[in-house]
Amino acid sequence: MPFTSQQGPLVDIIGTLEHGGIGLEAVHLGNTPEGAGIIFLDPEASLPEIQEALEAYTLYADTKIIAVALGLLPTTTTWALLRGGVAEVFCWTEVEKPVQIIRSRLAYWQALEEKVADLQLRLVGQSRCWLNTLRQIVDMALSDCQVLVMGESGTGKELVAQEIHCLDPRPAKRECVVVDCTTLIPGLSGSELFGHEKGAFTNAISTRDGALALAHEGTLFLDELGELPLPLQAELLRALQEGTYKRVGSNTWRRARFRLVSATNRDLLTEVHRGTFRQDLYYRVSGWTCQLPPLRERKEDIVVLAEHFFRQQHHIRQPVDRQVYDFLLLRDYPGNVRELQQLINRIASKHLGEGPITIGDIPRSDWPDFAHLGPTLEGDDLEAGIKRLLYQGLGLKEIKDQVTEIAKKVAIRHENGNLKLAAHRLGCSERILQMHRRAEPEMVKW
Ligand SMILES: Nc1ncnc2c1ncn2[C@@H]1O[C@H](COP(=O)(O)OP(=O)(O)OP(=O)(O)O)[C@@H](O)[C@H]1O
Repeated sequence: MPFTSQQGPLVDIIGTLEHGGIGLEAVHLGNTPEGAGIIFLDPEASLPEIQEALEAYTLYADTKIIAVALGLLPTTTTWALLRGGVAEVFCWTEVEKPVQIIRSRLAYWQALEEKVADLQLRLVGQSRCWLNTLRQIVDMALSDCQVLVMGESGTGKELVAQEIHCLDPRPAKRECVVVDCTTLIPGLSGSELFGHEKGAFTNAISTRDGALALAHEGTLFLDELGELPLPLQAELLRALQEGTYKRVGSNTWRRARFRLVSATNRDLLTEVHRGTFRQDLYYRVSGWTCQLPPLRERKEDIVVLAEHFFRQQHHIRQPVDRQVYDFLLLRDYPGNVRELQQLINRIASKHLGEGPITIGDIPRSDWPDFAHLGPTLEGDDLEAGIKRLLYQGLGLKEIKDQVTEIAKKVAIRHENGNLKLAAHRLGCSERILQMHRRAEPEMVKW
């Protein structure tokens, strides 16, 4: 386990840790350490000093870090550490068994990472933001909290709900019952949720169990919870609070015990303020909330998701041309992973026979909008800018250099600083952009 020392000799503490079976290895910033990290903090160190050390470390390592203070830390510093990515902060002299604390955290994190690695086989993605989401999903699943999964359409909410159910450690847990709230009709007074007695309404030709009964000792997954009609929200709240419900047309109270997982692509708090979603129900269902990132915030995952879909769903193992990946990376996905999945389906069905997948396999309806390329390049802004450069006495080479630098800057900014994606977009090597980063020239103002 690597550590970074914030202050002089820590021989006693290091000796105690090693004696307690925790192997330590010094980290030189710039290396990529493995395992969890410990940062020893001198409480006298200034906050900027601590933050600088932390930033340098978290830049290289995607690992859990425990900050061990050698004296009491101000609360502001503790918060700053947590915001900076530290997973645990405590003061060595203030806790009874520091070695046990560290050992138990390490054991938990190791088990967590194993579960995350398994989850990644189905909830595909490798970006840092996705890995953090997976860690949160495992934490939530192992707790007994009600979970609210939020995210735009197609980000994987239903898939996540199913995985939470699979990871749930309840002994003898039963199945996961899915209810799509968009299909619930208030006129039937929640028969879908609560069941009904024979003759309770027209077409109720026999007694039927509802989703709550079917989910007993299992998981009830309410998809699109934001669409639940207000009258049914009141009835659901009652059932959640009391753990009892009545079938439609019955006077008998029945018990149902289940874990509730809900999903929505709406901002439920805004709906609460609008009066379209009950505040008490919101707090009841959101024991733990999990916000799934849209695909545009995890573009690094596009290639790995595409490979997954080619392989898993189409059994295509042929190589995929770089140009196809360029095309996939430059496109927008308002429908998120679902949209990418459907695009891969179209490409896979057009791909015939042997050989790599090429841009020729991309259906014409998915081609970029070439019609708009011309006017953009001849646009007024560009012309006006070049005129100004000419007026400043610049020649063709200088103008070309200036435009090139602006293109690099715009592409890097557009890709939120991700040089790899910016390089894809520009069709140049990442190295060229790294050089740009190092020696960002003074730009002529447009
Ligand atoms: N990380 C992922 N790895 C593999 N497949 C994924 C991933 N995320 C989503 N998918 C796939 O994308 C499709 C859409 O996922 P899902 O139905 O779970 O999204 P959703 O957020 O519930 O969408 P909606 O809000 O429209 O119901 C599914 O086919 C799912 O298998």
